[in-house]
Amino acid sequence: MGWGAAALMLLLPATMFHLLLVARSGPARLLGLPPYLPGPEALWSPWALLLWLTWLGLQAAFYLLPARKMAEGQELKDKTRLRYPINGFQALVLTALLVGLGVSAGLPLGMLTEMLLPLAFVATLTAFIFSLLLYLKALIAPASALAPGGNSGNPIYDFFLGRELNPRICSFDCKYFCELRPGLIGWVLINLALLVQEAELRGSPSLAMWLVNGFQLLYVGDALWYEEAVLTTMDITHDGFGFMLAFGDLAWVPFTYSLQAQFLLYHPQPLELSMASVICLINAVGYCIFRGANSQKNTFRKNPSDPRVAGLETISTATGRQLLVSGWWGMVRHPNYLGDLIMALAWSLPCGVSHLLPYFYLLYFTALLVHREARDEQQCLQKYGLAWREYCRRVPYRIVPYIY
Ligand SMILES: NC(=O)C1=CN([C@@H]2O[C@H](COP(=O)(O)OP(=O)(O)OC[C@H]3O[C@@H](n4cnc5c(N)ncnc54)[C@H](OP(=O)(O)O)[C@@H]3O)[C@@H](O)[C@H]2O)C=CC1
Ligand SMILES: CC(C)=CCC[C@@H](C)[C@H]1CC=C2C3=C(CC[C@@]21C)[C@@]1(C)CC[C@H](O)C(C)(C)[C@@H]1CC3
Repeated sequence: MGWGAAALMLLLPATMFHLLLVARSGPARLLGLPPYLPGPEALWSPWALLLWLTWLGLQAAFYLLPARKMAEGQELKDKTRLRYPINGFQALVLTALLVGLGVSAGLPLGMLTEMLLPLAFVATLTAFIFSLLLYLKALIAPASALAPGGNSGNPIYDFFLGRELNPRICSFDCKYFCELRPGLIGWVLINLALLVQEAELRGSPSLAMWLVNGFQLLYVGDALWYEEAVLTTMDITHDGFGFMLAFGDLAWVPFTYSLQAQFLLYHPQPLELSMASVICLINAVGYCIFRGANSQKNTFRKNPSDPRVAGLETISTATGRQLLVSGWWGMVRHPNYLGDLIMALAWSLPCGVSHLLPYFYLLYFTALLVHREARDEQQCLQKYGLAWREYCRRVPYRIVPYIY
């Protein structure tokens, strides 16, 4: 158990650095060796540290600004509910305004692309230090504040999965903040810097770069617009906050999810308008399924008699909650994952089919969602018992109709 966690703690950062190095190399081989191993001078930069800490501070300040709404989380073990500010979209807009002001005042945004390696390094370092502090904090937390997993007694495993469910400093919720702000907004900022750098190098950004930037901005904008929905995901309601999520949120998301744009900067790809239109259509289909499914479930969970969902067929469960068996949730058991995967395909297609590297996200994401689906299935079976079995009988496919 501890060995597996230790191996992942080495493997995940190593994979991220591998991807960053390979994306800028000529052959860009996902499975090949990196072109060189970076020395300390390529990884460490005090400027990168300063920039990273400023970024975290700025996002934390935006988080603390008055919110348009305070939302309540799920009921906790001690029957209380935490309150969360809903101002993530506001943070995105304020960041965009600040960056826009900076660029018009001559800020060389494209230079950020030269700092990706040292930035990824300080983000990883921060994730390690942060997880260590979280682990220590959990030692004095009451038992009711601990997550169901991550408390095995094996320190490495617990450090990796995270012991405390909702670590907070006063009202500042560390996990909720990290899940949506610095990493997701950082991802679109890195994409934008890559677009600006491409324009500086080649006169204008390529169509492929526009598409990747547009699609991923839509995804991040959507996540922040529907921020409240993250409160019902298993990351918030079930998983502890440890190295896996801290590294995932702070380093993995911004530096590997921007891989397609990184690839395009160093490997420009021609893209015809007709092909671009097909790719936009694929993204639109994926987005409609993803958003339609997530909104349908959220509306239903909030108010089952809402006219938008009241006509849907349901199964009653012993808990008093119901399960949808028609609409999106009658097509497969995880229609939102299907939509997300279709979008992931649309993000890679602008990079052409000559390299496997830009498809890394699609491959990794498929593995993540298949594993996540199995975990969710297990939890739902525990929660709903026979009613869940009935749902599986009526909706036999998990993610892809007639295939899986
Ligand atoms: N880009 C990325 O890296 C990642 C993106 N995601 C995305 O995040 C989103 C949220 O995913 P996730 O939190 O995993 O899971 P879901 O949003 O799919 O939530 C699963 C929960 O939904 C409820 N549910 C399941 N079936 C039904 C039904 N038929 N009727 C009503 N409720 C049902 C159950 O909870 P209950 O009954 O308690 O309400 C179940 O535990 C997804 O769109 C996913 O694609 C996720 C991970 C990574
Ligand atoms: C390999 C590794 C380090 C894995 C850690 C997993 C995390 C990267 C992901 C776990 C769940 C996530 C979610 C999103 C981003 C990736 C992580 C943190 C998410 C914020 C992306 C945007 C979506 O709209 C979302 C808000 C539904 C989603 C929530 C889950």
